[in-house]
Amino acid sequence: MACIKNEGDRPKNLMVDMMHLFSLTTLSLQQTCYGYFFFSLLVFVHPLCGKGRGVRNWETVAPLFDRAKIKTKVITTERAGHAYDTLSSLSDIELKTFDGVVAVGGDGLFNEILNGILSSRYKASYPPTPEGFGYFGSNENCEEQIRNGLNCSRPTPDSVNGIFPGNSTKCDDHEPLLSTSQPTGLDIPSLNSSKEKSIGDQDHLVSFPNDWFRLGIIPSGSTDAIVLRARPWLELAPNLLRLIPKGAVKRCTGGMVSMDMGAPEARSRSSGAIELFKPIQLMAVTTGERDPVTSALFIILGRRMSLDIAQVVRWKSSPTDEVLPTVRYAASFAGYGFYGEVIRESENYRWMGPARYDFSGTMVFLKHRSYEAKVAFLETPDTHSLTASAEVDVTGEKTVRSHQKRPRKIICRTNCFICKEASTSRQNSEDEITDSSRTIQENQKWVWSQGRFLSVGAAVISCRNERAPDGLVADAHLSDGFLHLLLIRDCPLPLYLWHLTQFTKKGSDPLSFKFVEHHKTSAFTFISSHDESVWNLDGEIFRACEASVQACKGLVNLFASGPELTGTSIAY
Ligand SMILES: Nc1ncnc2c1ncn2[C@@H]1O[C@H](COP(=O)(O)OP(=O)(O)OP(=O)(O)O)[C@@H](O)[C@H]1O
Repeated sequence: MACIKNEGDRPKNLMVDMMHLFSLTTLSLQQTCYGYFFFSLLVFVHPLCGKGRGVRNWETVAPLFDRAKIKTKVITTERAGHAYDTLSSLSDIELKTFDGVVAVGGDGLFNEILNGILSSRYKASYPPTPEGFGYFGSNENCEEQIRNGLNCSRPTPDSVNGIFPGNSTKCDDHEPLLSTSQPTGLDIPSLNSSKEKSIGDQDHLVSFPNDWFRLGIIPSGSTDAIVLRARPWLELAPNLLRLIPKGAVKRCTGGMVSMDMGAPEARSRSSGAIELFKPIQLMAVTTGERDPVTSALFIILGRRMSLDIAQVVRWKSSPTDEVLPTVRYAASFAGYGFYGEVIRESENYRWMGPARYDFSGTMVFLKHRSYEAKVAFLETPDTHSLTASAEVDVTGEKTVRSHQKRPRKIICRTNCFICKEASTSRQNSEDEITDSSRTIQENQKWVWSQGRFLSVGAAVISCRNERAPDGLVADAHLSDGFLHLLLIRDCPLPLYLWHLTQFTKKGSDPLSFKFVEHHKTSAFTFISSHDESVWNLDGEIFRACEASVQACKGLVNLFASGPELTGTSIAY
């Protein structure tokens, strides 16, 4: 017990404290019974994250790992891209000496680790694309070539690495995952990667998904190091709302909002209540806590839960570029428009520190830019559109117009039966799943949506946190194999603000606005002719004007057990 210091950082939460107590007892037992058993972890510590919190947090939790006799190989990152380089260049034999990789940092470091591990090891096909999309034909060719033994459609290490400027034909200066040829800093004397090649044994290959390898986070990012980077300016929201003419916003029935220059409620509703969205800290969603000690205990206890990952394939960076498929993975969120602009803008103000997000967020919000784009998403009978209304028919394939009553929301939590069902179906049809991404099943169809969007976002998980208590999508599940596509159509700025502020209120329904489309889908394709199209993948910049995204069901395992939520798991 004495090894848990830093009491001040721990949440004042009885359940968590009890868990600590229980876990320490288990630790002692583990020591007594399995003193000679070694669990081995590769740990990356980001020394600069959260104003140095990474190092402090690791110093706090390291004694727990020692006490549990868990072997740790610790690498303190020296630059952006260090963790990615290390993991992508690690041989599978070397990777197999570890039971998992732990990030002591923010979402940025975790995303780097995720990409470093999956880049050359996940061998699935690219996401499916709709008929009429430029690369549809090439998919067909690839199917043909797969049958002939030429596996052209699958991302190869080269094509995957193409996303990283060091390996790409085109340098993308602002993308943070800089692959360099600098030494990785990993020294595992007992292993020799050249041996692996000569052995050539399939048993040594690490592929995903698998049952044993796990990723962990000891959350240490800056308080603002959250995926959407959209939060702090909304603290200014009360002031912004005051700019709106008195009574400009009137609430209509059904949660819809319309402009009415006579209603007095706008100001009274806004006062003090609008402190929006500091969405997504992965840990907050997967364990319910952002406490380093709690996270360390989840790791030590060997908790495991699987997590869907979004595979994002960029076909083109800008409309004039050549097609060069490049792949990235995101664990929580991929967003375009507002979301991408905020992090791009914030790069210009790095010298401000975390305050840059306040500043750039405000600037981007006030610019109120919208983007012409086309989005096609896969709709199945199980993933009917959850949108309140979407009026624009574009291609004639199908108009989204779903006024049906929104279904009950079933919230994901520990031992979630929806995720369990998905996991069982995955295990039953592992082979099928591998290639199902390319095969459009009979009951699936592509639905197009086109127009001017303020943002296009895909939430893999709920993205819940202390400021957005229900997250972006309250009923998103951690491993059900679906993405939640959010299309925010151009609308007057006050309405957009009103929509955003709904995220701060538990039990509100921010997705019920007329200008919001919400689709649960397994894959979508995005096309924009905008020259400087920027995505935000887990808080990292990714340039893409044409991209396809798919949910990879349960692709990785986390040291976590799902959110321990209080209250009902069904929301209405
Ligand atoms: N030693 C390092 N020096 C500089 N950058 C690093 C280093 N190690 C990792 N990085 C990069 O820093 C970025 C941010 O990391 P992370 O999200 O973990 O921390 P953070 O404090 O939350 O950062 P931010 O507030 O900038 O988001 C990541 O893209 C990561 O690749």
